[in-house]
Amino acid sequence: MSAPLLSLSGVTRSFGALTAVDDVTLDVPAGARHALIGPNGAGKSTLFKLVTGALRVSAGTVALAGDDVTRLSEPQRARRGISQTLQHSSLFLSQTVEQNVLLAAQRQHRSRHSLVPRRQAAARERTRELLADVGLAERAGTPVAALSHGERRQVEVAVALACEPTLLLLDEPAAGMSPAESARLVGLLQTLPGSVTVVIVEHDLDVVFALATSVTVLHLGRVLLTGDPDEVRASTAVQQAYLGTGREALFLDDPGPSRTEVG
Ligand SMILES: Nc1ncnc2c1ncn2[C@@H]1O[C@H](COP(=O)(O)OP(=O)(O)OP(=O)(O)O)[C@@H](O)[C@H]1O
Repeated sequence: MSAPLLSLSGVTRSFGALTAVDDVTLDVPAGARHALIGPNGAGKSTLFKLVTGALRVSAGTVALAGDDVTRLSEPQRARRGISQTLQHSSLFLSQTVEQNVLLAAQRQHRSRHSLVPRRQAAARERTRELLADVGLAERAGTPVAALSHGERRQVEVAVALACEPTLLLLDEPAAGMSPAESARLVGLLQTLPGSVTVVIVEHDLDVVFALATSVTVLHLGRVLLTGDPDEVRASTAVQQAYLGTGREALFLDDPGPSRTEVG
């Protein structure tokens, strides 16, 4: 079997006396749609930052496509193919949708080649493709400030994809979205090419179970369970971790005959 695209081994991060991420070992195969879930404070965002390089590990290793990237900075990891959308928007509000995506596409082309007109044309063409892919071709000339919340998240996905990632990390992409916007986002993420491996942190478990091919549940910084969505939904341990969070009901629904009891 080929090496996993993302491989975490014993990854740990402490803040003073608090161990926010505790000895996490996890392999994400190339092409997976992998979700990281867990109650508030479980360590999901911290783990995300340890993957992107925004935070340094206290212990353990992070490998991308078999290469140890633990000591690399966030920009160095980005150049290796890690791209992310953030919990809080990083878009330029006064710029149009097209300008935001074009900037990222130009950066991508500039990193490999000088900005000759041919390369600029390629960046524009890529921008057009991306806007069509995320369903925003009609909104290209609209300032981001005039978009709905859901549309802004679509732009963020386009910006992240403009970096031609091998690993796309989505931090709560459905946060603040209406059910219709979430459904549209799921549809968009389902159409991403298999060459992009996706890791998503998301509280909306409907989105998670619609999208994910595998799920890791974090609880108190540790991996409670990694499995396919049915295993996770059926796990008593996961149900207990979510008790009192208001989200238990999602685990109590009967997902169907393939349900297996674990945990
Ligand atoms: N920079 C920091 N300094 C100190 N403690 C931190 C820091 N960042 C996170 N923590 C703590 O680490 C723990 C895990 O936080 P984290 O944000 O990773 O959880 P989470 O699962 O993403 O939660 P949420 O779902 O609420 O976003 C929490 O107890 C949090 O208070």
